[in-house]
Amino acid sequence: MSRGTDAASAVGTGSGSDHVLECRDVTVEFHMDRGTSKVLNGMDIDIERNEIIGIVGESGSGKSMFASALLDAVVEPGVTSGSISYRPSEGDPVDVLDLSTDRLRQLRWEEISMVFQGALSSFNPTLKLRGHFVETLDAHGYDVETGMERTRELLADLYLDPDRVLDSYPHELSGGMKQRALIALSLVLEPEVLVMDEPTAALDLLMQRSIVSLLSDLRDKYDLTMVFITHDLPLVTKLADRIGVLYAFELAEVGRTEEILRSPKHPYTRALLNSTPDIESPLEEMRPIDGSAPDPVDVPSGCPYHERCPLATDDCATVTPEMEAATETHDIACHHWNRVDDEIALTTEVDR
Ligand SMILES: Nc1ncnc2c1ncn2[C@@H]1O[C@H](COP(=O)(O)OP(=O)(O)OP(=O)(O)O)[C@@H](O)[C@H]1O
Ligand code: NI
Repeated sequence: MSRGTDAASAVGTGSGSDHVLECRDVTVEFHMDRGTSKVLNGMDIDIERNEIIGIVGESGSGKSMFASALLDAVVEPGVTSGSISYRPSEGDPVDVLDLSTDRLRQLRWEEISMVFQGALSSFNPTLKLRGHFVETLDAHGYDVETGMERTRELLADLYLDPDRVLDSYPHELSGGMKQRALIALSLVLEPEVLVMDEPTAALDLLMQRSIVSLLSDLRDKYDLTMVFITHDLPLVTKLADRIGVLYAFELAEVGRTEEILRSPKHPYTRALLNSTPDIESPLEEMRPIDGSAPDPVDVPSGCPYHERCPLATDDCATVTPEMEAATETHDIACHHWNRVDDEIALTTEVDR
């Protein structure tokens, strides 16, 4: 069941109305021998121009599917449906899921750019970094000389030595340097939106923190909108203006980062926060969530979280919860969100 198109239901949105992306009922399905696998189910979310939105969830919750859907780049034979309206700062809105092959090729990189999960290994090992930038500029018909000037500036913004990096082969750079070079590469065609899927997963804690603060500077300098996808809730709270929580291929809750941290209203978000291995908090305080993430071929009926939820009632097993607004900027898909404060203690404090 999808909660997508009901006009009365709330849509995950910030307080503003300048949306660079409007996702409605975005769904991804794979038709497989053992049944239809719905790996993203009716995502309704608006992304504000110039915001940094974090999308978090357990492994297998649909984060990468959402990221790929934003560029209509879900792998074959996945089928993406719904609509994703991209509203550039200049020009007419387009539906990303409805573009010709040529227009889509232009949109990717030039308007919505993506750092794919595990992309560190996607560098061509026989090509120096300079070659990667030149090829990208060339393939999109950009002036290479101007583009390489921008490249140098971007590399410097990311605290890299442009000459040294451009003259290196990928294997000559550390993981942190490669990841920053990849971010520079994804920005070289001046996109409006940068989608990053687990961009820091392979890096040590110090490098993760430093990339996160660089991203924040880049957003300000280049007027970017960023979608930051991660399983690392404490990390994304350092960066994001808003956070969306995915559970079982659906949006469970979305709100301003402060709202999600200080006053999470979905029982799952609360469990996630309470289980967060924050380096600042003592080990006894971590509470892993009981049960396991649903199989996309066999998602529980009603609220997909009901089997693991301490607040579940009979309704939860049969009636899919619509998104409800707790505040103008905070939406929750739960029948019992207003019981959460009284019944599930928040034990974790995540520093910002
Ligand atoms: N090519 C595919 N065909 C069918 N199902 C797939 C395919 N790729 C992924 N899936 C399934 O889609 C669901 C969502 O996967 P997705 O990669 O979006 O999760 P994720 O939240 O990004 O997880 P992770 O944190 O591990 O990256 C999972 O159940 C996964 O097994
Ligand atoms: Ni993923």
